[in-house]
Amino acid sequence: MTGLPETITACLFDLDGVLTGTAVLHSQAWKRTFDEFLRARDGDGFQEFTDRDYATYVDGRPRADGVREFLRSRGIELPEGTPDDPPDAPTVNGVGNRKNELVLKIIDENGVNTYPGSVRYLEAVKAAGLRIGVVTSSANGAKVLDAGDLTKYVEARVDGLTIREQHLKGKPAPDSFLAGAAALGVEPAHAAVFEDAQSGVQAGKAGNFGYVVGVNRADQAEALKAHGADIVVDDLADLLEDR
Ligand SMILES: O=P(O)(O)OC[C@H]1O[C@@H](O)[C@H](O)[C@@H](O)[C@@H]1O
Repeated sequence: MTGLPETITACLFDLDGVLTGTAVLHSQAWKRTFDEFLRARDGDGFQEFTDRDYATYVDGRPRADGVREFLRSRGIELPEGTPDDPPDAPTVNGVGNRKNELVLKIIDENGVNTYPGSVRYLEAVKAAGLRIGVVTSSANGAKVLDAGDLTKYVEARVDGLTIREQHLKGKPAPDSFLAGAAALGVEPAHAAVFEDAQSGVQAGKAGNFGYVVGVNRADQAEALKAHGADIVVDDLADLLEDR
């Protein structure tokens, strides 16, 4: 019915790019932020932030981790700062908060769209009596769930704020998914992870979850498999028998 092994009793969904179309919005806001940062630093001949940079260093990771990992890949180190740094602070957190201003503006102006196949899948999972959790690195998780009218499905949420407060390691470490399974009271072996990011499927694999579903939104099916997905689908509805 849900296309999952019979041993699975809970589903842990990533949010941006799995349930909602907000992954695109994040990647565009990161590109604008990093390109402006690099132009200010290196002048007009700067080396642009690419889709590959996003997939490798930023996608799926908590905000500050994404900034740190990408800048490190370019040999740049900034002071860490703190999460409440202003957006113009020359720190890892400042750069991240600059990007967050853009994201919040776009969400406020345009709202959040959900994938119809994902909503159908949530309904099917609920009807099948499986537990539902959302595990996202985004500190905007609650806002995005509300804007997409998805909060009603979610029994447990681990988001970027939880990760910060509980000092969890971000994806690709398995900690946030393990916290999601614990919040639902299920063993990782009985939970399925749904992820569109390479770092996310890697986290599912590292946590020995019962099933890791890669969701291919950015033409990276092979990379999702290589990072630990048991199966890769283009849309969650592909898992339903009556699609
Ligand atoms: O900056 P936020 O909203 O806390 O989100 C952190 C990360 O959350 C993830 O869900 C996205 O895949 C990343 O692109 C994003 O950077």
